[in-house]
Amino acid sequence: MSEESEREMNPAAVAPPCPTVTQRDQWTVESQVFQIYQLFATIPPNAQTLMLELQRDNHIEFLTKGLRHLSSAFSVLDSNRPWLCYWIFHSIALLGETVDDELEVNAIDFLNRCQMPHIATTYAAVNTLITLGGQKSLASINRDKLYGFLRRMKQPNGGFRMHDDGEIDVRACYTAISVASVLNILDDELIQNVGDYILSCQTYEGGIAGEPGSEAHGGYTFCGLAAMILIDEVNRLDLPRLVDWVVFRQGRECGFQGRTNKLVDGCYSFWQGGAVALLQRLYSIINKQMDETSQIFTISDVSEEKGSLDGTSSHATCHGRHEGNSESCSADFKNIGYNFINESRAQEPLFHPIALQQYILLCSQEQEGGMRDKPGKRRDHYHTCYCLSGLSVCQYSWSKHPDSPPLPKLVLGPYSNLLEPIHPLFNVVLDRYREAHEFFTES
Ligand SMILES: CC(C)=CCC/C(C)=C/CC/C(C)=C/COP(=O)(O)OP(=O)(O)O
Ligand SMILES: [Zn+2]
Repeated sequence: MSEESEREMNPAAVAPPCPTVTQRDQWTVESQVFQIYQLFATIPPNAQTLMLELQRDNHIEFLTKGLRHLSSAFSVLDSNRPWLCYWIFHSIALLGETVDDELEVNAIDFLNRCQMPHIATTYAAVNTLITLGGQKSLASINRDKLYGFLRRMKQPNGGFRMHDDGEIDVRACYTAISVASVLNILDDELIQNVGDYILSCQTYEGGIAGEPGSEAHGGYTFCGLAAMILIDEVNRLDLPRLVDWVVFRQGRECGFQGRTNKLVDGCYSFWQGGAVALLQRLYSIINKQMDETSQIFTISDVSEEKGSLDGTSSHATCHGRHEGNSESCSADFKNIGYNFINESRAQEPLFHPIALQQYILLCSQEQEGGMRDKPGKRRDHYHTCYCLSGLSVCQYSWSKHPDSPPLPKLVLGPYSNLLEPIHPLFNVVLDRYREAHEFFTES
């Protein structure tokens, strides 16, 4: 994702038609990355450990500087500020640090004055308030008003508009559903037809696009998959095809690209790495879909004509919540997010977490603090947030329980690199999520 589109994050634009990445662009990036890896391979082990060290103090300094700058202008209600708050506070929380009380109080006050005119901004504000945690922060969220806003943004085709007259896309679906789920206001009205809309965005490649007919992209794939899980309709997606698409987005550079034939970028460590972490907990559904597909292939040898007449296809059909009559669809959404992290998952990660940690630490990390898209690009808060989130996903990707500490060999570099675990559906630090879950279940 280029710097320009990151600035466009809110109001977030739909991925533009894929501009051509030339073979030369690809070689330039590959040679920069491989030079770093070659240098790394030739230096002594103690120097290697230093190179792989997460520069915690420098990251904190970069983040607090950004926060001070931001808080000096908290009176300005600019729509990107809640995003900056989220990227910075979430990064600080991932690093296991806190900020001083005054900054926290100012941030809570500021976020409450952002009157939720935009769903993605609302998501950033809510995730920040959850990250700050505590009674004052959580109680400051006006759930009734927010529910009314989400209902107003809801469209008959199942999607959500980002804001009045704004775009309808998969990001708006995810941010609406994520906020409603974590605040415990998700209901049948909000969910209605969301699954149909997201399903219509899964492309022939297997990934998910921003809108029907567009190109599959990592950012939207994470959003679509997470939203489908939260509304309990994930089994309607073609999951084997989705796995196939996403795992092949991790390339020779060891990091992920956002879409086919595009360049590696550190922020996809979370969008794609996070999607794989979600898929790792959907193992039994994926296996079931694969079994069904192989049965269809076997049967189709003898009943090809019948299949083409009655519309049977190998594409995943609905099961579970979406099957049967609508009464059985009145699911209890309250605990989907909570239960999800406790689901057993595939023993082995479906991507290469050590290789991804290598890309993040050696190619995205700036030694002076902050993270970037790729070597040669500038650090920024967006990449710092999503590179750290992706790093956390990698470190815990073998853990049986969501927050059981990983074995030292699974954390690349010194063990002090270990970050806090996140809840992969919401991208907030796990213990903050648990506090919010309890708070909004009881209140
Ligand atoms: C929760 C939330 C709001 C999620 C946002 C998800 C997300 C990152 C969407 C991508 C949007 C976009 C315009 C990508 C194209 O960038 P590009 O063409 O510059 O990048 P590329 O070359 O890597 O595709
Ligand atoms: Zn990026």
